[in-house]
Amino acid sequence: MPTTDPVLQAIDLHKSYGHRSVLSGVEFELRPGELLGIIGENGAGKSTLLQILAGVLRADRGEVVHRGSLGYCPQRIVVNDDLTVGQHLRYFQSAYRMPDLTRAWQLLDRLALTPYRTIRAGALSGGTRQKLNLVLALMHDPDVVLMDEPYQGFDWENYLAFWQLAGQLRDEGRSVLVISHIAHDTERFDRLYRLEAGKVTAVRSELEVVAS
Ligand SMILES: Nc1ncnc2c1ncn2[C@@H]1O[C@H](COP(=O)(O)OP(=O)(O)OP(=O)(O)O)[C@@H](O)[C@H]1O
Repeated sequence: MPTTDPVLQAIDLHKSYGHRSVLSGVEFELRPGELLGIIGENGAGKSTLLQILAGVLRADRGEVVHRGSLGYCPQRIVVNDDLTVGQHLRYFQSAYRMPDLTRAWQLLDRLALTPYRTIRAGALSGGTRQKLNLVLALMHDPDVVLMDEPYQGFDWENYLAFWQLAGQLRDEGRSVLVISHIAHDTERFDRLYRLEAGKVTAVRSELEVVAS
């Protein structure tokens, strides 16, 4: 029987940079097979929160509990300018210990990246680099996907392709968390939280977001 236990839980997370408190008791859960959004103003602490959830930054206090594999698409693109798109895939194939690149090639195709296979990352446009960033986060088919403003720099067609992909991941049972400062994406999520004044609160309806 499928479990409804959360795949990821943030428990009383606190984080300060020097005297600046950014997170002060963040609590929420990500459930199996849901597309969850966390929105917040610039500087609200969204990237800080996601880095803590992904395990690349340590919280001052609190705990993150998760099960299954994680995929993390950071806001700051992590590609190496000297490697081609194809070389990135092979490098990450080895890091993820994947037997083949079938899924990675499919993702590349899905995001119209296939023609860039042999191009060095340093020669790609910002939006195209971001697409590569996304493929690298998703190519090992993680159970839990954490994405930080994943469509920045995308044109409209790719923006729609992103949401189609996110919806498909959810429909296949993956749990997807997207953080964004854009409130007009809100209807695309199953549930929505707002990060404000160091805490996360549930947004009950679209109207509440639009009205604020
Ligand atoms: N390494 C750091 N050292 C000091 N201050 C930091 C550091 N990283 C982030 N901050 C500060 O913490 C606050 C939250 O930053 P964060 O990047 O988490 O916000 P955000 O909600 O992701 O913002 P944006 O929407 O602009 O990406 C900001 O005031 C930022 O300047």
